[in-house]
Amino acid sequence: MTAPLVGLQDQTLGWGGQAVLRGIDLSLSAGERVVLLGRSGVGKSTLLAALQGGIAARVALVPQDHGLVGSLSVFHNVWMGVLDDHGTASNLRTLVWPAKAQRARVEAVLEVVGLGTLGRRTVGRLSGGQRQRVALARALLRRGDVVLGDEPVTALDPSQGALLLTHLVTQFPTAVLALHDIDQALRTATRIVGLRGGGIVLDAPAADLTAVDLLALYR
Ligand SMILES: Nc1ncnc2c1ncn2[C@@H]1O[C@H](COP(=O)(O)OP(=O)(O)OP(=O)(O)O)[C@@H](O)[C@H]1O
Repeated sequence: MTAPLVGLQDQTLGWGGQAVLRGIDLSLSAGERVVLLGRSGVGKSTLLAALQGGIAARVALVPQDHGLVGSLSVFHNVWMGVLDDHGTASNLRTLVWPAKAQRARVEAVLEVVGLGTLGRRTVGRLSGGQRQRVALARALLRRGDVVLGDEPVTALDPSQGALLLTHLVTQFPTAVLALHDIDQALRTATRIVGLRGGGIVLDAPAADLTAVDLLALYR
C-alpha cells in the first residue's frame, strides 16, 4: 500500500487559538478526488489549509479569495503559479519583459479558461468571474500532484463552471475541492467528506451517496 499524501489524526484545527474543527481524522491518497461539503463557516477552508500544510508533494491552489494582485496584469498573475520554479533574476526579468515562450505558456492556459485575449489587462479591472478564471489558469499553469480548490468555480455561470471544474480535476492526479453544489459534488468526487458541528460527520465514496444523504449536512 502506498503512503498517504497527508494524514491528519485526531487533529484540532482552527485559527489564533480558536478551534473550528475537533477530532479530525483524514488521510488523502494519490488518485482521490475528495469534495468537502458543509454549511458556510463550518470549516471547509480551515480543513483545506491543514491539508495544504501537510502535503509534501507539489500543490496547486485555487483559493476562495483568488489570491491575485490587482495591480498586476493577468499574465503576471498567472505566471505566479510557477514563480518558485525560477530564480529571482529570471522572475524579475519576466516581471519587466516576459519572453515569448513564457507568454505562449500563459496564453495556452488563458485560452482554456476563456480569457485568451486578456493577458495584458490589469486584474483590478476584471469581473469576479474573470478573476476566478485567472486563479484557475494560474493553477493549470502550475500543474502538480494535487489541486486544492476552495469553491473554485462559484463565480462562474453553471455551464462554464461545470466545464472548468471537469477540466481542472482531469489535469491533476489528486484533488480536494470545497464545493457548495451537491449535484456538482456527486458528479465530481470519488469521495465526499461532510462537515457539521465542528467535525467530520460523513466520509464515504461518492458512488454510495445520494443528494438526500448530502442535504442532511445543511439541516
Ligand atoms: N484566515 C482565517 N483567520 C481567522 N479565522 C478564520 C480564517 N479562515 C476562516 N476562519 C474562521 O474559521 C471558521 C470556519 O471558516 P471556514 O472559512 O473554514 O469555513 P467554510 O466552511 O470554508 O465557509 P464558507 O463555505 O463560507 O467559505 C469561521 O468562523 C471563520 O471565521
